[in-house]
Amino acid sequence: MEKTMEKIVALAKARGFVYPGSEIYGGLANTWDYGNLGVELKNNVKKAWWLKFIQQNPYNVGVDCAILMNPQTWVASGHLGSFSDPLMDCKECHERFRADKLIEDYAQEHNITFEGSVDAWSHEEMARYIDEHTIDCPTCGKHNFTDIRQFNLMFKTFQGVTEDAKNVVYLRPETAQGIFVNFKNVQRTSRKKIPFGIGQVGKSFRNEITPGNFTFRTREFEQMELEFFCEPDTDLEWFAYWKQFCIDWLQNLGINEDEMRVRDHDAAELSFYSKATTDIEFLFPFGWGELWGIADRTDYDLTQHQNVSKEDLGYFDDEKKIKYIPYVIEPSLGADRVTLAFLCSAYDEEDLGEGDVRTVLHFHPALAPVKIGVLPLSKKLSEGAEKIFMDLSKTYNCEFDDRGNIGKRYRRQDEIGTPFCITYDFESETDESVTVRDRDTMQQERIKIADLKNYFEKKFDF
Ligand SMILES: Nc1ncnc2c1ncn2[C@@H]1O[C@H](COP(=O)(O)OP(=O)(O)OP(=O)(O)O)[C@@H](O)[C@H]1O
Repeated sequence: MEKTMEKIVALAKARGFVYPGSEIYGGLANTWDYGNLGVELKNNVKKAWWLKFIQQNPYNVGVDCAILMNPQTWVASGHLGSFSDPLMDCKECHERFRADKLIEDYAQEHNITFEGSVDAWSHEEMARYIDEHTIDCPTCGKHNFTDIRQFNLMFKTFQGVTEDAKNVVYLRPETAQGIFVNFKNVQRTSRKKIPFGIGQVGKSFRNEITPGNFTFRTREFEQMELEFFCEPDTDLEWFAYWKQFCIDWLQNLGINEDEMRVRDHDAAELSFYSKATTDIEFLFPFGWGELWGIADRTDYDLTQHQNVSKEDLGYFDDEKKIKYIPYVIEPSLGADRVTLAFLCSAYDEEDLGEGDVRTVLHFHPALAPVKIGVLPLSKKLSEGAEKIFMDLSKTYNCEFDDRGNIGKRYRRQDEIGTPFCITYDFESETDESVTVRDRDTMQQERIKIADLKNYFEKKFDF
């Protein structure tokens, strides 16, 4: 089976996972809308993150901060000064490219591997590589580029009625800064002691030069970020702890070892403030792509905010009687990107012989958008089946389907990744039992209607 983006995008659109944004107006450059199943899938991904990183985690609490922040935030964080990508224009067709991505795409196509990321190269090094390898414009095929220059990725707008410089605000390019500026508030109100973490799930915006690869890189996206505050000198231990925690989270939700890799940044690639950084990458049908950035950010962020705001952001350890600026470990994950990874990982076409191919999404039950399909064998049996649907819907997102033959209805549920289907048949009226079919094994078992709740109770845990 060849797993291609074309197949996955087509299924996503046909079944209601993801549609092109503003489609009736011809769309808007790589914007996407989640449909009736996509919203369930992405919500389940976000819930799974929140469950393990916040709710069940003894160290962490959550926040939900504003997207628009005082612009001084972006002075302190460094985003106004240096949150930029290397931009290059094709002089022939005027298409714009990210120089580093152009090189990476070329390398991937030609099976060339680099030590470290192209991100860390200077403009001169990138320009030289593009010339020496005569990398052409992917749009028009010519080789005539402008010099490389830095392009700031923040979306700018105005707050209030006058569009002048003092009313400029930015759409946040990451959720992390809302956490840093609230460090003192959360520490006070939660009564947490170091080490502790603050997590947030929310929208971020980046004016990406080349969005693309479906929902992998978009200009509006959601992030799930944790800022974990710890004592200086314990940071590398916590870095290792969170790195493993993230790997476990992905694997417990069904990502296979051979579709992910963990890439440590070398010294040249590390940001100047970072002691260690790792990217967890996933093998998408278009190649390896970063899912999760995990960074030891030292005391950089809180120190910057302390300097710019003049507020004391130090932490006083009342047992050890010492005061310090906490160090931060940041695991930062894109909700849309990891949702796409789960979708790609789940996609399968099974050859059942005699030209019969079953398309199935093997989602972990915790992530599946529809948990249980309730399928009466005949429309005449709708009443009994509806009762089951109403009852299970209190706990699970269920789908009721009484149209078409049962085989086709199973296949439809397989295609949207529903892990269990309940068939209510003529015997159900007398033996008060139903057939439960497992999506992956296609095995069926007879279960008493009264036992269904118990039967499903642990099925969606991870
Ligand atoms: N434009 C985007 N679209 C979707 N998700 C994104 C985008 N930019 C970042 N993310 C997600 O947020 C996470 C943390 O952001 P970070 O700033 O570390 O990304 P990045 O290194 O700039 O990513 P990239 O190199 O792919 O642009 C990424 O690992 C990714 O999952």
